Amino acid sequence: MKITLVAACALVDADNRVLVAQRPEGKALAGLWEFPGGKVEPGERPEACLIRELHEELGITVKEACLAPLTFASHGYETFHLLMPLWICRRWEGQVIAREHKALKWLRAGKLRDIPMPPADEPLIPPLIDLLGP
Ligand SMILES: Nc1nc2c([nH]c(=O)n2[C@H]2C[C@H](O)[C@@H](COP(=O)(O)OP(=O)(O)OP(=O)(O)O)O2)c(=O)[nH]1
Ligand SMILES: [Mg+2]
Repeated sequence: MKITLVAACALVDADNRVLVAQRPEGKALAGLWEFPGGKVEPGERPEACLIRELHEELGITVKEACLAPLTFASHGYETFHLLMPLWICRRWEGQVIAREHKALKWLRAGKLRDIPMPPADEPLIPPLIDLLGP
C-alpha cells in the first residue's frame, strides 16, 4: 500500500470561521470542499510544503511560526493510503484568493458537516469544533 503524505491547513479568521476550498473539475474528488494543501514532495519538510501550497493555491504568505498542529487524517482510498496532518493558522499576509480551486468559503466549524467533503476529512471536524466552537 502506497502512503501519500499531504499537508493541509485550516485557516481561521477573526470570527473563528474556517476556510474551505472546492476542488476543481478534472481532479480527483472534484467538487468536494477540502482544506487547502497538497502532497509533500520527496525531501520536502511538511511545514515547508504547506507554506508553498498556501502560496500557490491561495496567494497568501504564511510564517512557519504561525502554523499550529491540530490533528491528522489517516484514510484508506482505493489506490493509496492518505496520511494528512492538519495545521491551524490564524495569521497570514495577503488576501485569500482561489488560484487553483473552483470556489472558497468561510464557515463555522459546526457547518462543515453540511458540505460535501472528502471521506478522509470527516474525523477532522470534531477537533475543529472542540477548538473553535460550533
Ligand atoms: N489538500 C487536501 N487534500 C485532501 C483533503 N482531503 C483529502 O482526502 N485529500 C486528498 C485529495 C488528494 O488525493 C490528496 C492531495 O491532493 P491535492 O490535489 O491537494 O494535491 P496537490 O495540491 O499537491 O495537487 P497536485 O499537484 O497533485 O494536482 O489528498 C483535504 O482536506 N485537503
Ligand atoms: Mg492541493
